Amino acid sequence: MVYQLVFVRCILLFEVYFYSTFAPMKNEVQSLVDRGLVLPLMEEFYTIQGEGYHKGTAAYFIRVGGCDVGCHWCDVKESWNAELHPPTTIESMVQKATSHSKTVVITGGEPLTYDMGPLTKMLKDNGANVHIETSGAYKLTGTWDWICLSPKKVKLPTEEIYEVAHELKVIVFNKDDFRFAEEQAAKVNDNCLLYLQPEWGNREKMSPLIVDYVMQNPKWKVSLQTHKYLNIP
Ligand SMILES: C[S@@+](CC[C@H](N)C(=O)[O-])C[C@H]1O[C@@H](n2cnc3c(N)ncnc32)[C@H](O)[C@@H]1O
Ligand SMILES: Nc1nc2[nH]cc(C(=O)O)c2c(=O)[nH]1
Ligand code: SF4
Ligand SMILES: [Mg+2]
Repeated sequence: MVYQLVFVRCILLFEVYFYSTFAPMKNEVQSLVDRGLVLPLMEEFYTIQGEGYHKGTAAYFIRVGGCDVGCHWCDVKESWNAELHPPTTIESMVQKATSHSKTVVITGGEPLTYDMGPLTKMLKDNGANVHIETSGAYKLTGTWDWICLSPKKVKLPTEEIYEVAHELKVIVFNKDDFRFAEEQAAKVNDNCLLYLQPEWGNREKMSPLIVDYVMQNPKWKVSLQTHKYLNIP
């Protein structure tokens, strides 16, 4: 009984020590994340943009961790849990990105989980052209030279992003995605380019249907994940 009481007391003392030491630090980091000054960084790499209108262009990618949209075929599920990715200052991202490339692509995860204002401002102040890959599921923040909107049925884009998207890139996993693509195309602005991209795991089945669809409906173009064919990130 006495041992049990001593044990419980030790645990309580440890908890008090732990939370008084580390909780304020966690709150401080969280406050920087909330302000978009620090972001969970999954990876950053210099590569060739593989998809959409800018495919073939050298670009520096910043992949921010954290996404709760939940696409069952997502090709980067390791990005979903933000807590697995180190909180990183935007200064260090900008410094590396702009030392590699004039074109910087912010992707994720879902970048619009966070306030993209400070990161995009700093990138642009340092001369970069700044692109985003987004589902559009959250409020559009940041200043963008190129917005690639890739809407998802499970969490639709906010109304505001359809007005400003430069390209609409719909992933085709099954036949219903052609219907979804037309529904989304009816919502974007007149200058927005329209792309159909086969879901990677189902590409052998869906690519011939996409080819037929684009020939029948030439306002659409085909987008392939060309980086996967080139074996580059
Ligand atoms: C991984 S997402 C990250 C950015 C954002 N969350 C989004 O979905 O747009 C980057 C791009 O890859 C596409 N994508 C993800 N998984 C895919 C897959 N299995 N096949 C084809 N495209 C995929 C997304 O639709 C998006 O255009
Ligand atoms: N090379 C390359 N191009 C891409 N375009 C969009 C990507 C993404 O994951 O957002 C991506 C990517 O992961 N790699
Ligand atoms: S929104 Fe993007 S990152 Fe999130 S699950 Fe879907 S494809 Fe993956
Ligand atoms: Mg990718």
